[in-house]
Amino acid sequence: MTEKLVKTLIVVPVKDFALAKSRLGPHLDAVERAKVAENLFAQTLSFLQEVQHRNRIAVDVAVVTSSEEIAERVGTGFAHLIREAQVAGLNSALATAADWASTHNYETLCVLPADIAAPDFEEFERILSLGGKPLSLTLCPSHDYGTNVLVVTPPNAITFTYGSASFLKHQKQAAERGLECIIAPSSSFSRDIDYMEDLTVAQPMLLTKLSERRAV
Ligand SMILES: Nc1nc2c(ncn2[C@@H]2O[C@H](COP(=O)(O)OP(=O)(O)OP(=O)(O)O)[C@@H](O)[C@H]2O)c(=O)[nH]1
Ligand SMILES: C[C@H](OP(=O)(O)O)C(=O)O
Repeated sequence: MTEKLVKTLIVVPVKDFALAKSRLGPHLDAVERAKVAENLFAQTLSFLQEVQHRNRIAVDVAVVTSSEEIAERVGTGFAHLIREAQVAGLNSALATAADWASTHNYETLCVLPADIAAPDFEEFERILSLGGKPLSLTLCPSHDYGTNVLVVTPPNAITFTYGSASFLKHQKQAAERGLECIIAPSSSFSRDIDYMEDLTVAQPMLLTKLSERRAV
């Protein structure tokens, strides 16, 4: 059997659940915030496993984290584990992932945060298929000018600048570095879970689960 050539690595950055989702702080306690982060991570991994099973685009999956708990979970699953070189935030973790991808001969890196509210298969495959051209950056913006999907070829062609209005910063960088920049808006990838409103609008079931826990 000939092996399918895999040239794209999808990396999911994940922070320690106990430290995540601080912007939900005014409404949820620490245990609830960790539960939200854990549920979203599980949803993201199931989504990517299904992307692999659908087999329309050959991809490998990796998780970059500094958390031992998350590392243990990944260790028993289908994704590669990339350890953060140092605990220095999301951009540093992704720089480590890009180095790992280059070292392991991936031509393209796709960054998918673990907090997308409602990822859709067709939309994701469309975004991936737009990416992957030599020297290119494909960006799917969030509704508030964040970057919810990023596809870069080669993996180390940019310096990640996640944070406030990162979609605009990534776009600017593509222009400065002479990369072809493809903008791929997608309604299903436009919302990540940052604030309570995002949970209310996009993950009402999760909110119900949390209030059931409160009622016990
Ligand atoms: N590996 C790694 N992942 C991170 C780090 N910071 C954030 N992430 C992940 O990046 C994605 C987007 O996270 P953010 O929305 O910036 O942060 P968050 O912790 O989920 O939420 P806030 O605390 O409200 O900012 C999520 O999958 C996070 O788990 C980091 O320092 N290292
Ligand atoms: C990481 C950041 O996302 P936020 O969670 O702040 O929308 C971004 O998209 O650059």
